[in-house]
Amino acid sequence: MAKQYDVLLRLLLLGDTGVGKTCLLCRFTDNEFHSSHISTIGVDFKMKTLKIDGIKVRVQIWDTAGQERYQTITKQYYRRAQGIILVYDITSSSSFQHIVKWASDVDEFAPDKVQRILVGNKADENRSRAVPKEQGNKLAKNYGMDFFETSASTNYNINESFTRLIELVLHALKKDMDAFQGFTVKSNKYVDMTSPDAEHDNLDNNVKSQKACTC
Ligand SMILES: Nc1nc2c(ncn2[C@@H]2O[C@H](COP(=O)(O)OP(=O)(O)OP(=O)(O)O)[C@@H](O)[C@H]2O)c(=O)[nH]1
Repeated sequence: MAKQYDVLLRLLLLGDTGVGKTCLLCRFTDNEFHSSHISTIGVDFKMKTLKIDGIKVRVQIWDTAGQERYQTITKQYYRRAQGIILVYDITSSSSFQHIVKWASDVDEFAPDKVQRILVGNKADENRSRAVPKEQGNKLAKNYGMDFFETSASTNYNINESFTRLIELVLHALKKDMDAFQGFTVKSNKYVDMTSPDAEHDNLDNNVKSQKACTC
């Protein structure tokens, strides 16, 4: 059967509990938002297919639990990520301060070439803002990351941030493939380097969340 996409990518959402990772994912994949907070247990994932620069991209996005007690499980997922969204909540200074810790975990457990962006979520809560936008910008700049303030609630900058990360991953992938003899870019399309079962491998063995898009 013909493949339904040209390339399969894996992205990961990281950040403190309650910053809105699940809501960002639900908004991006299903255009849904729920106001309740049901903590993710371990990890969960959602898929979305989109077209970028004429390339049909299937993205597998892993949503991780922010709670400390799941860190052993969630760290196992860093290794296979090609793109990571580090999320803090603009109304929570501590979630912003902890980005340093999340970024250092990424350095330790994710592949060297992983692409990262920084997201300050809950931008709709400007009245309760604890982290000025400039601070987010500055931190992102220090890490060499792109920065977005988003709101899963109002759908602000959701497509923009996810799409930017996907573009960065595609760009890095293309660079790798161009540099690596034997893998050529045919007809201006990206060759899928993942196995046919890549969407499904590992899933059975992994702890999956009991939370189904009920942010
Ligand atoms: N005002 C506002 N609230 C949001 C936004 N995004 C998420 N929330 C709320 O924040 C709470 C936590 O959202 P979740 O998406 O469950 O947080 P999480 O980061 O996945 O949390 P863990 O699974 O525990 O790691 C929920 O009550 C959401 O409704 C947003 O953009 N604006």
